[in-house]
Amino acid sequence: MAFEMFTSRGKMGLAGGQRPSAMALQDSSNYLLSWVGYILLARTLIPPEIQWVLKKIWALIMRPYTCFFCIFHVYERNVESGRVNDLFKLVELYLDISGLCKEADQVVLATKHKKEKNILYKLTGRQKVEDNYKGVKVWWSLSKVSNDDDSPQTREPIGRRGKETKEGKGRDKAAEFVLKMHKKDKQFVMTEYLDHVIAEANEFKRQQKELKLFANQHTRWSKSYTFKHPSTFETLAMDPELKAAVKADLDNFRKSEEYFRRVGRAWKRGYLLYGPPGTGKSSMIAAMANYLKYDVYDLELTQVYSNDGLKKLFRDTCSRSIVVIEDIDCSLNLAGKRKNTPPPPQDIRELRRGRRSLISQENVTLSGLLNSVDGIWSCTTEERIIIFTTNHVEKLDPALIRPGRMDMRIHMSYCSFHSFKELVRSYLSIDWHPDFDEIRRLMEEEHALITPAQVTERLFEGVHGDPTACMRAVIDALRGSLNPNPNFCADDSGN
Ligand SMILES: Nc1ncnc2c1ncn2[C@@H]1O[C@H](COP(=O)(O)OP(=O)(O)OP(=O)(O)O)[C@@H](O)[C@H]1O
Ligand SMILES: [Mg+2]
Repeated sequence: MAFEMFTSRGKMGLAGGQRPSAMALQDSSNYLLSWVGYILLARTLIPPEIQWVLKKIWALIMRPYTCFFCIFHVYERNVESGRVNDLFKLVELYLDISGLCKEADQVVLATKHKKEKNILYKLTGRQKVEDNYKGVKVWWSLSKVSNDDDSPQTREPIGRRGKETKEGKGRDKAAEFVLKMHKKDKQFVMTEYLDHVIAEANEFKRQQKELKLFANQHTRWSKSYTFKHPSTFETLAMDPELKAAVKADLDNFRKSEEYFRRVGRAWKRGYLLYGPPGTGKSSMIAAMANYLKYDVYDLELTQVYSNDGLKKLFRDTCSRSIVVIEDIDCSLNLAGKRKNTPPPPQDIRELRRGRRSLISQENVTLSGLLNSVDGIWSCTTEERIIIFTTNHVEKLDPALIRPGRMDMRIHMSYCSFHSFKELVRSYLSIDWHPDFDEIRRLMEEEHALITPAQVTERLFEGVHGDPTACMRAVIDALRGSLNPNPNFCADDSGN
């Protein structure tokens, strides 16, 4: 359901004014109304041909004033195909998010759709808004294009006649944004300003996007689930330099469409996350998805029974997505054979029915996986990230993780004292505790090991309780890791 409203500062001033000033306003509004009446009367009485001539004369009179300016028209619909012009929508969004519409002092049309979080403020035809980018001034206004003659002179402001109700529908004629600038700024507007408008609007759209999570059932992606993992780079405790490097790499990747095209590479990037259990590999994937606003495809390789099936799954992913294969060492026999081969019951039934069966083909092999990741089939989707995770990087075939396939290898490791302090700050909201010295000594001098998951588990118990008890629990775990007891397992994340 969409709703809309008109705001008018003039009207609000009238309602709230004291009696004498209300009288004065009454007089001026009467004066205004009579002028509106004259104009309406003239429009009905004067034949359209004469109106057209008068408009031309007016344009001629104004010409000396307009020759210093340049005007661009951004049509709502593509002139040839009649399709909605994306640029029009982006400009509409930009004028809202940049706050220009809200600053306008007269009438602003505001709409909100069910799926949108915020109210969208739009221009109506009665006003012009000024934007200033890098010291260059431009002016935006909205007009509608006459059906008979779409020359700029015959455009009329939206709202003078037709209703301005639901988006687009209330407009009896196609609309256009008119962008006015000084002639000297034309090049700047074409090369920089419009790029800025598009980038700002696209970035806003990206931030608003609701992420989706897909999982595969054999060779099909399930229906999507809303992906609302709270992990972000801010909540992730890790070496600050590594974190900054990963973020910079992601930023670079996102902005490098042109670069990938120029050097002739598919626009994709591979990350290998490795390290002991509970060091934040899955949390890092969620943080990446939240940062880039990419959908996540969680690919369970043990569910796929052929290289063709794998290829299909890769083909069926969308652009701007992350394909994740967790615990890659457990999913594939790196000699080229799968570890678990029992086919699903429906595949056996298919075989019995004599149809082309999945198990009649070869199983997923290392080369099949490599082909799907970066063979020619991998180019069916653009702007894609592939992430492998493993606890045992040493077990992986070098071909799988060679540069170009896995472009960045990220070692998620045990908690450093720095990461520990970050976790304490975020869980307990404290920056210091008397037990910090002992914890630092154990970590840095004794080389005691603890995973971030083990730390967070202990801190979580103390969120509403005693921080000292949490610190003691962490110290116990650290001392435990130094324990020569052969049954002790430092990798036990406890999650
Ligand atoms: N670096 C970290 N920063 C913040 N929290 C972390 C970090 N690592 C782990 N955690 C916490 O521990 C929990 C488990 O971590 P996660 O699942 O990301 O580990 P993992 O490395 O993927 O483990 P596994 O190898 O077992 O899959 C997370 O939900 C999070 O609360
Ligand atoms: Mg994990």
